Amino acid sequence: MLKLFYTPGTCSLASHIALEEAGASYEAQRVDFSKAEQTKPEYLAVNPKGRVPALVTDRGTLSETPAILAYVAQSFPDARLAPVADPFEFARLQSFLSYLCSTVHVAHAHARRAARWADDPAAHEAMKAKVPKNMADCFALIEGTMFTGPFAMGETYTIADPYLFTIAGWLEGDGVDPAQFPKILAHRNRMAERPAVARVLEVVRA
Ligand SMILES: N[C@@H](CCC(=O)N[C@@H](CS)C(=O)NCC(=O)O)C(=O)O
Repeated sequence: MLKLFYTPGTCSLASHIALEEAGASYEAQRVDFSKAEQTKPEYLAVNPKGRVPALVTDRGTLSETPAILAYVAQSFPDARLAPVADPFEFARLQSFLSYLCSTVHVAHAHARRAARWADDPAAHEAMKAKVPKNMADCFALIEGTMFTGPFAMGETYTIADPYLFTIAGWLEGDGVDPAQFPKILAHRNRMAERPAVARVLEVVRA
């Protein structure tokens, strides 16, 4: 059975929701950051990066959200979570996932884990100060050009939706008023109404 390692409040929420939307049979195992479990040998044996999410499959462990999302979509084709048969549309979806992972998530991450991003406290403070503007810039681009709605990729629900929902959930904590982005805010509210999302949130908030 698939096993997802997750931590509440993190990007692992996207993979968790995708598994639930896919109707996958999986086990969810919490990694407690407050006990630094992600740095313990037991977890590093699962994911040497010391990060969540990690998805254990019968062929090995996957990390990196876009890869896990694509794996879920391709493993459960009946759930229709990605246009896997259309090279252009699938590439367009991967482009959206890559932007969220490589740019938006990284803009958010600069607010955290000082030692990883900057050598001294002053440099880290300077990075943190830029987080609201960097996040707002990313979401302005998504709202203005990338997001056509009602779903992230247009008319059809895909694996980009739980990922966008997850990252848009960080806006307030990153000092950004989501009301600036009405399309993203409406998407976030719609996603929160999905039964799969409610089931996952009940687990991660327990
Ligand atoms: N590019 C990775 C990022 C993974 C990542 O940064 N995960 C964070 C939570 S959102 C984490 O595990 N942080 C723990 C740490 O940095 O110690 C992905 O998309 O999965």
